[in-house]
Amino acid sequence: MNGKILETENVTVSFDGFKALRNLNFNMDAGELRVVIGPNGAGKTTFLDVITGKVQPTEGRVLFKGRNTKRLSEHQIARLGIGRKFQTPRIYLNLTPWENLEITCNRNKNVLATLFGNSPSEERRTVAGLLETIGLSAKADIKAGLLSHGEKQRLEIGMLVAQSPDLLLVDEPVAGLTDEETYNIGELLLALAQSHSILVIEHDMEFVRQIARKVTVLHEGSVLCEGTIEEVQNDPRVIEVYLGSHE
Ligand SMILES: Nc1ncnc2c1ncn2[C@@H]1O[C@H](COP(=O)(O)OP(=O)(O)OP(=O)(O)O)[C@@H](O)[C@H]1O
Repeated sequence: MNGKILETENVTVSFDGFKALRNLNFNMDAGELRVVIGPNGAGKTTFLDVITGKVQPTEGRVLFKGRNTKRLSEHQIARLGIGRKFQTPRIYLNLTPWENLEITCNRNKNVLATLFGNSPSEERRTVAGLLETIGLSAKADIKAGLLSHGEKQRLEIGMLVAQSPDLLLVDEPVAGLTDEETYNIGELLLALAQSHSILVIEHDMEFVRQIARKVTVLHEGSVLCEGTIEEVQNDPRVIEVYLGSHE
């Protein structure tokens, strides 16, 4: 591995001739927190789908940790270390946050146990630590269905982290959240970025300003430009295709 956790080389995805991604060249370093923005239909969701193997590139290739993921199933790619957070939380509403996290830790038990010799008390410490990270220690034992939308998002991010992925893909985590909840998610992602590689797709520019170091702008299935949030916001091409219509 050349220090790149993710690379796409000339990736094109055609749906019946329509190119949702066009010769997309993208890469990010291990340990990076990257934000991808772009107007509606730019190809952001397709980009995540092609990384996770849900969609196959029509042309080009995707490398995860230097390995070509072609011919691998979605499940196999997930097991290589890619975790995806969808827009709507996928948590067990009848279970408590504690139980939700415990189940996720258990699912990974074989891997973790081999590595760390996970004992029940260590597992409790892991769950307690995760609850603290996502700011839900005080709500550990109420049904997850009673959590606010923002708290559910945080719980799902915690469940993702419990799977110990090398790369976290996070799709529009603050859609529909209040300003305070949005800020909390931002702080959580910044904290997680200290020990994870994270790729965030986002529309909310206030949120992007809070978390972004390097931003990639997608437009019509290709990278339009990359840079700091200031560079991107001042780029006339970006103003024309994206920011002009949103701010
Ligand atoms: N399965 C499919 N079949 C045909 N066209 C598709 C399919 N999936 C996506 N597209 C088209 O590809 C383009 C890119 O879609 P995509 O969902 O990746 O964009 P996006 O940037 O995520 O948009 P949004 O911000 O609106 O979610 C769109 O024009 C969409 O209609």
